[in-house]
Amino acid sequence: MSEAPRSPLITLNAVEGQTPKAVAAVKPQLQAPAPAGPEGRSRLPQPQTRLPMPSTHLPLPTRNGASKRKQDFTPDVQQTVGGKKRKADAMRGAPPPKMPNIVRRTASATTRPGTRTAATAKPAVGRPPAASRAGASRGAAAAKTAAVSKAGGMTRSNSGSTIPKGAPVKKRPAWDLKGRIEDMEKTMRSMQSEKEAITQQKEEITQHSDNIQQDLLTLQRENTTLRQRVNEAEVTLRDLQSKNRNMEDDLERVNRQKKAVERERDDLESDLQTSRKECQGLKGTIAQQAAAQEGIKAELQLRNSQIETTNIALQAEKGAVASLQAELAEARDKIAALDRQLQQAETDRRVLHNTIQELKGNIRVFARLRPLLSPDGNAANDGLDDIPHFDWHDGNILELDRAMDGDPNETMSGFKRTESQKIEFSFDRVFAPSSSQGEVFEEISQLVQSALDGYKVCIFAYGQTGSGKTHTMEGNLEQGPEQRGMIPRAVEQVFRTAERLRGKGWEYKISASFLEIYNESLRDLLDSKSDKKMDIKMKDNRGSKDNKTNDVHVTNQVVVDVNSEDEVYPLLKKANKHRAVAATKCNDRSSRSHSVFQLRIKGQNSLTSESCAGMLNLVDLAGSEQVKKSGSQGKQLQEAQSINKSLSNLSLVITALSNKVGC
Ligand SMILES: Nc1ncnc2c1ncn2[C@@H]1O[C@H](COP(=O)(O)OP(=O)(O)OP(=O)(O)O)[C@@H](O)[C@H]1O
Repeated sequence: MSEAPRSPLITLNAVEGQTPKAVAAVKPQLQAPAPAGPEGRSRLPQPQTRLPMPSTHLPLPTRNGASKRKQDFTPDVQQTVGGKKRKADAMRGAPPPKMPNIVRRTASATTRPGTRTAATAKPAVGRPPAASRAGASRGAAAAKTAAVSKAGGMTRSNSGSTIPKGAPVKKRPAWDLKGRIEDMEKTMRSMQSEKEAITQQKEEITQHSDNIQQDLLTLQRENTTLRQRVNEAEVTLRDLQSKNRNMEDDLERVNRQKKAVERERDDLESDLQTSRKECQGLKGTIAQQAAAQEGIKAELQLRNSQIETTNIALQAEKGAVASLQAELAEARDKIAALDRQLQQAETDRRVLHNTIQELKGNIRVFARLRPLLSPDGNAANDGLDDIPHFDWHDGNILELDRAMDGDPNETMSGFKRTESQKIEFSFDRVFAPSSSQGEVFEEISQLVQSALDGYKVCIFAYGQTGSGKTHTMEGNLEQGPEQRGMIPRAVEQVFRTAERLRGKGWEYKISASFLEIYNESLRDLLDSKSDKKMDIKMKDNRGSKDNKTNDVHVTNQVVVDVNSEDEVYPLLKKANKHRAVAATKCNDRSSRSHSVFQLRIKGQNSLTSESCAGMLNLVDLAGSEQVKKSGSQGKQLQEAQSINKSLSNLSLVITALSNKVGC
């Protein structure tokens, strides 16, 4: 608790410590005759029944306030007790001022040690205490007594006689008994009168004591009232303190807000500075833009004039465009009619093409002569077509001369020698040793087209070992595009033709497979790791809308959908790799096995609602040989027997097909 609440407490203590005797101590001050005012009234404070009460509207309890209140009281105390000098004395705990004997004695007996002078003098503020009021007459009596004692001017001698003060003391001689008796009688009378005065004073004091008792009761009641007020004041003080704390909290919060606002203000000022700089930059930019705008305006006017000129020309062009659009619509109608004619022509072409192929023969045999090879295995460049005992002419006639070595009765073909030295063979086409892969494929390509038209086409390469079957079917991709064989060229043609026919409404789905037949057992060249058993079976296509004929079907065969020729080449490489691995295990196996590359081609025409399902088989047969001549034995004999058996059956099938048996 700060010093603030002391002020009312000091006032209370002053009242509490003010005993009747203490109150009496101020009485002589009150006894002084008050000078009459202008109106003739006494200046003395009028007696009041109530002591000064602390106002409930106290000033804020500050240290200064408490000090001020103390100062307010103190001068009065000093004035009351005995002047300015007494103020210092009272503060130092100096004894009270001299008063008439009776009064001083009473005050010293009743004032407690340490009781503050200011406290005892407090009631002098504003108005005299009740005790002072009540005892005014009594104080006068006490003063009167003292006055009597002084006024008498009598000094008691050691002998007990009373002699006038200041008078020369005349000692009576011992023998003057009468004089001494007279002195003693005078003394007796004086003492009697003094006794009466004392008795009277005692009565007055008794009366004064009663009055003081009453004043004390009054003061106690007032004290109780004051206590209540003090309590109320304390409650008020606590409320005020609480409010003060709240206000301090509010003040602190406001200060924080103020700091935040100041920071924000600083930020804003910083932003403002930045904005000003940007503004300066923008002003410069605007000035440049304005200059540029003027240039643009001038250019815009120029352009507008050009646009007007262009608009005029455009109107003229629009007229021309309208007539052109009419012509275009007419041309489109013509194109649509031509497209319809083209579609019909395509349909007719397919029919005619395949009619031609049938007329050419469903089974055609071409002969290709392999050039003589140099010792390093490459074809001899010089005299490419100069092969002894062979002759060819008219594009389809092949003549064999008699054998130079061996049985004179047997020709190179194994037939018995006739009278003539030459034997003629007729083929659908004979390719000279100098014929390129492209020339051979040119003949083949017509059959590839038939596969796209929905026919089943099968191209075999047949011949003895080393005659050039694999060279013809696969070629050598590493030696350049010219050396590509029938398989890559056929693949290329299939996809290019399919792409070309897309414009005529045809959509093709093409899939590829590659298998090998060795010793009459099947092996998938696209899945060499598979151990699944592969069998050749007939597939019943009676329920198919595209292909009503039965197909040869190989079980567990990998069939890969291909959308371009680039997707086919990796399959060919994969198959070659698998064949090469097998060749290391089985000596020169490639020439002892048949390989079958198959393309399944399904077409659908959304414009004509036509559909087709063709197939292109490109077969590289195993090399044929005469077992009797080659002298094969053991495994090679078994391989040769299997090859010859399959080739024999193949010849039976081809013969049957050529005779249209079962077709
Ligand atoms: N028309 C040709 N022009 C140049 N070289 C050829 C021609 N035909 C074949 N050859 C070469 O002859 C060799 C044998 O050809 P190829 O391997 O194709 O015979 P093959 O009939 O497949 O033999 P096999 O039956 O043993 O498989 C190869 O080196 C090949 O390059």
